[in-house]
Formats: sequence, structure tokens, C-alpha cells
Amino acid sequence: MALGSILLYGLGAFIVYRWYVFQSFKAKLRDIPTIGGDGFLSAYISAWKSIFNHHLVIQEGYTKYPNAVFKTPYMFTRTGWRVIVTGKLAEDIRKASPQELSFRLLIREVIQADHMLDVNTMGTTYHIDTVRVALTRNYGARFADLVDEINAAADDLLQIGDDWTSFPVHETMIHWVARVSNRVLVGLPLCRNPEYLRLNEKAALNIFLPASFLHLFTEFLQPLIGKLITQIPKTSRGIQKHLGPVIEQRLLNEKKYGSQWEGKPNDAITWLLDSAPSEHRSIQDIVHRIMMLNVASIHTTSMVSSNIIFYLAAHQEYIEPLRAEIEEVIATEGWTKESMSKMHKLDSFAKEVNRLAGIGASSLGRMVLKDFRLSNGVVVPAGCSISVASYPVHLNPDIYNNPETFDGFRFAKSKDAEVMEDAERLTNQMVTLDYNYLLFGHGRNACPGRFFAVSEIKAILAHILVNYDLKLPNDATTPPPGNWFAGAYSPDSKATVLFKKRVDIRL
Ligand code: HEM
Repeated sequence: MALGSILLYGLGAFIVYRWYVFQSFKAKLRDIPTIGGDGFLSAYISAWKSIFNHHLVIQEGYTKYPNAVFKTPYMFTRTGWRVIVTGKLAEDIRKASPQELSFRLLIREVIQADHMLDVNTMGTTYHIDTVRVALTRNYGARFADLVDEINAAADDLLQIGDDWTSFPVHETMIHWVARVSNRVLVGLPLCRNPEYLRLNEKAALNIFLPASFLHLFTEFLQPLIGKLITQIPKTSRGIQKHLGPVIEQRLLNEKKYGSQWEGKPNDAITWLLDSAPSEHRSIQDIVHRIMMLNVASIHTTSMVSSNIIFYLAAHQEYIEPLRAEIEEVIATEGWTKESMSKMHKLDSFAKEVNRLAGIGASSLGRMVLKDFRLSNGVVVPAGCSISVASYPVHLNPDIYNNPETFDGFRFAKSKDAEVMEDAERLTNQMVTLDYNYLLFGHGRNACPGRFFAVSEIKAILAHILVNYDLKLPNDATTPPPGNWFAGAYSPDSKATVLFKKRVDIRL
């Protein structure tokens, strides 16, 4: 048979298969209203458009169906649909058991883990508990190292003199965050090794972009194409070249001197080795998990901090009050984890920026494992992906006064009293989980790295505010708009900010 005929039959089979899956899920989802096209072709067109306007689709669904559920065509799910709940139904998603709604299985589908990863970290997820417990508990003890790395990285990345110097913010923050995070995860000297850092920085892109491409194929072709296009085994081998000998030495020390050997570092390699089930205590497994922690942390943290820097440069009126707060806290407490939590104005500023900018239009994404009955009686069938609308929540005037207006100290002002009480402060913090603020998700899978991430971001911002003046090109007063892709938001990678060394550094 000629190649042309094979391709034609292949395409025909692909369309029939997609049509079959689409129709069968459309029938199962018939009680749920649709935003976008409902027919096979019109839904396909909506799904393509939605690559760039999914946040607007979610906004439309939120407005039309408050405290309810809607579905919309989507390119990157097996079913071709995405189910979104709004308002108080978010609680159903938060409360569901992992046997009903699974975050991990959704991620497995999103990143096409079965076809793209060579080590299965999805089954045994002790590295997630490592973040939740060991990282959160121990990063305070490592804060001096973290601050040392912020300073050292600033010297290398920002060679700033008395004149205004321009930097591509997002790229700079990726390198800065990668170094600082890896100081805590794997320590010196690896956290300064350029190749090790670049491989970890690229790992996320090497997962998400090819996985998005793979979603365009039928399931039976995905294993084959996945194996052909995946870069992850290569990236992981590259990381292992640097990290492997460090882990090997740790295992040797343990064998020689016992599990509590003197000088055992307080870092993620230790935390992982201490908690790994015996069958996972291999160099390759630990390397893979450190890489996955980097995937979860570098780009999220650098996107969030880039957004904040753009807003700081655009809203110059906040710089002096923020500096005053930082300098007062540091002068009395020094650079510690605790001092970061006392920077309430800085926390509010960071939170407010990410209310408006954030990382995406929805949150609490889960895979439905068994038919799931929402509290309004609607049943969402097994196999669907379900999420909570978050972008419209952050812009809802019933929740936030003048939601379109940037108010940097919105979360540092008391609702009713002159001075904010501690309890209100706690509920206003950026790390606090709240249906009205969904940057870190909610419930059992809410981001376990958020305490570390927010402290790290605040320490980097405090460093910037203490040491530099900053502004946007042409003294612009509006932050540069970012890009939407499939409902995810990221800062403009080309946008720059100008920095200049301060003449009157007071610390
Ligand atoms: C500002 C930076 C960050 C943002 C905005 C962020 C956001 C998120 C979100 C939205 C989720 C899913 C929550 C849900 O669906 O309920 C999540 C999960 C997760 N995050 Fe983060 N994250 C950040 C930083 C980090 C860091 C620094 C780490 C690790 C060092 C980390 C590790 C994880 C892990 C392991 C999960 C999966 C949790 C699970 O499977 O239960 N994140 N993150």
C-alpha cells in the first residue's frame, strides 16, 4: 500500500476514534451546560481557540453558571472536554477522597507520564511528603544559606552599577530561583554548577511542551510517539552525571558510619534517602525525584516573583513603604525565616499581584475516578478532568472591592478595625488556603512547597528593594501583559526591568 494511502487510512481512523470518544463523553455529560461549540467540528474549533482564550471561556462560564458546573471543549484532555465548577461547589472538589477525584492521576495524564518519564515517580510519592514535612520544617535552619545564595547569585546575575541596567526579568528569575532553591535542595557546590542548573531549568519545558504535543495523537500512538520525542530520560541522565556521585557518597558514608553519620547535610538528598522505601533507594530514583521537585518549583516560583517585580517597577509609590518595612524588620530580627513572616506589607503586595496575574485560570484540577455526584445533584462521569474556576473568583466584585484595581496593601488592611489582629493577619497571608484565593490550590493536594516558596520570594524581593532602585522602560506605569496558553498564565519572557544600585543603602 502506498504511503499516501496509509496516512489517509490513519487519519480516517484517528477522526473516527476522536469522534467516538467525543460523542460518548458528550452523551455522558449531557446534563452539564456547554461553553463553546457542542458539535464535533464546532467543539474542535472551540478547543483550538481555547488554547489562547481559555481564561475568557472560564470567565463566561463563571458568569453564566454561578455555584454550578459547566463543560467546555479542550485540546489537552483524553475526552476532549473539561468540566469546571464555580462558587460553593469548589468545596465538593476539596472534600472528595483521592479514590473519587485524583490530583496525581490528572498530572499523570497532563504530563503524559506513562510515555514520557523513564522512572515512575507517580506510584510512590514520598518526595511529596518530603516537601510537605521535611522541607517546611527544615528550611528555617537553612535560611542563612538561602540568603547567602541570594547574595552570591545577585552578584553573578545582576552586575549592576550606578547606571540603569536592563534585565529580562523572567529569564533572570529562573536562574536566580534555580540557584537559591538548589542551595537548599542539594547544597554547594552543585547549586552553582551551570550545567546542572540549566538541565533542571529545562526539565519542566521538556515535560510540558512535548506532553501538550502528544495530546494531539490517539492513545494507541502516544506510547510510540512519546518514546520518540521525550527528552526526559536524557535530561535525567544529564542531572545524574552531576548529582549521582553526591548521592553515592552519601550512601557510602551511611554504610561506613551509620545512618546518623557526623556532618550529614540537612538537605533534600538526606530527607529523600531517610524516607525512601527500600526499593526506591537507588541513585536513579533519588535523582528523578530531585528533578521533579525542581520541575514543581523553579518555574512556578520564578513566574510568581517575575509578576511581582513587574508590578513593583510599575507602581513606584509602593517602593518606599515596602523598603521601610523590610529595613525595620531586618534591623531588629536579621535575615531569618521568622523575619520574612513579619513583612506583612510585602506579603500583601505579593499576594495582590498574583490575585491579578497568578499562574492560571483554574485550580484544584482532578481526574474523576468514579462517577462523582456534586452537591447540586449533577453527576460528572469517570474519566473526565474537573477543576475549579479561579481567575473569575479573583476578579469577582462580590469578593474583592474594585477587583480590577491594583491595591498593593489590600491584604494588609483590616476589614473592621484600625489595627489588624493576629487572627485576621493569619487569614490574610499569601500562604493561607482560601476558596477566594486559589494560587496554591486547596485541600489535600494544596501546594506543599508554598511556605518555602513564599519565604524565598520575599527574601529575594527584600534583597532587591534594599539594594536597588528599579523601573520599567520609558518609566511605564503598567506592568507588561503576560501570555495565556491553555488556561495557564506566564509573564512575557522578553519584558525587561531597569535596575540601578541604590546610593543610600541603609542596612
Ligand atoms: C509560588 C510558587 C508555587 C506555586 C504558585 C505553586 C502552585 C501549586 C499548585 C496550584 C499546586 C496544585 C494544588 C491543588 O491542585 O490543590 C501545587 C502542587 C504541588 N507543588 Fe507547588 N507551587 C509553587 C511552589 C512549589 C515549590 C517551591 C515546591 C517544592 C519545593 C512545590 C511542590 C509542589 C508539589 C510536590 C505539589 C503536588 C502536591 C500533591 O501531589 O499533593 N511547589 N503547587
